[in-house]
Amino acid sequence: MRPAHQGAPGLAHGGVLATALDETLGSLNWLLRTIAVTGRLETDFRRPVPVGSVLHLEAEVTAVAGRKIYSTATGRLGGPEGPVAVRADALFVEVKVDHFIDNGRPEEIRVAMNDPDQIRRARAFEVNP
Ligand SMILES: CCCCCCCC/C=C\CCCCCCCC(=O)SCCNC(=O)CCNC(=O)[C@H](O)C(C)(C)COP(=O)(O)OP(=O)(O)OC[C@H]1O[C@@H](n2cnc3c(N)ncnc32)[C@H](O)[C@@H]1OP(=O)(O)O
Repeated sequence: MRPAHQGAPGLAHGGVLATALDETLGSLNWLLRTIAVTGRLETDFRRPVPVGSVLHLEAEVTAVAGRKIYSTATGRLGGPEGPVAVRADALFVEVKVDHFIDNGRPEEIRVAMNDPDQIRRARAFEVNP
């Protein structure tokens, strides 16, 4: 946790912690080779997280039902054996690439389409789902 992540003096902001949990959970969808967006994110803040501390994040998929992916994440202070500071339960919903094309701003969509890495990633889903 860096000074830029501060909310209350010397402590990480809850929204930043929720973002870290969301990002960790979201990366599970890459492993599933599924394009999905966060539908629901329920966060428990169990201990304050000091600026300057290391938050060790871990996440796992707990169930998949049709387009719905249920997952859970835990953030521990200091390392993998540290006390639990934050945790979250999430529901991600699988979407088509069109979700971003239809809803995103045209400028950023154009930039993404001109980024060879982005196209390779999107095509990988289409070719090898
Ligand atoms: C060449 C191409 C170049 C283009 C580049 C693109 C490449 C992209 C590649 C990779 C991108 C990776 C992306 C990372 C994303 C990062 C993570 C975020 O920040 S996500 C942002 C925050 N989240 C949102 O903005 C979601 C906003 N919400 C929605 O869009 C919709 O509500 C959505 C898609 C979540 C669901 O809408 P529906 O119309 O598709 O489907 P319905 O029928 O409503 O829901 C499906 C099932 O899920 C349940 N559900 C949905 N939301 C729920 C909720 N909040 N709680 C409980 N259940 C929920 C429903 O009850 C339904 O369940 P039942 O099938 O009936 O059993």
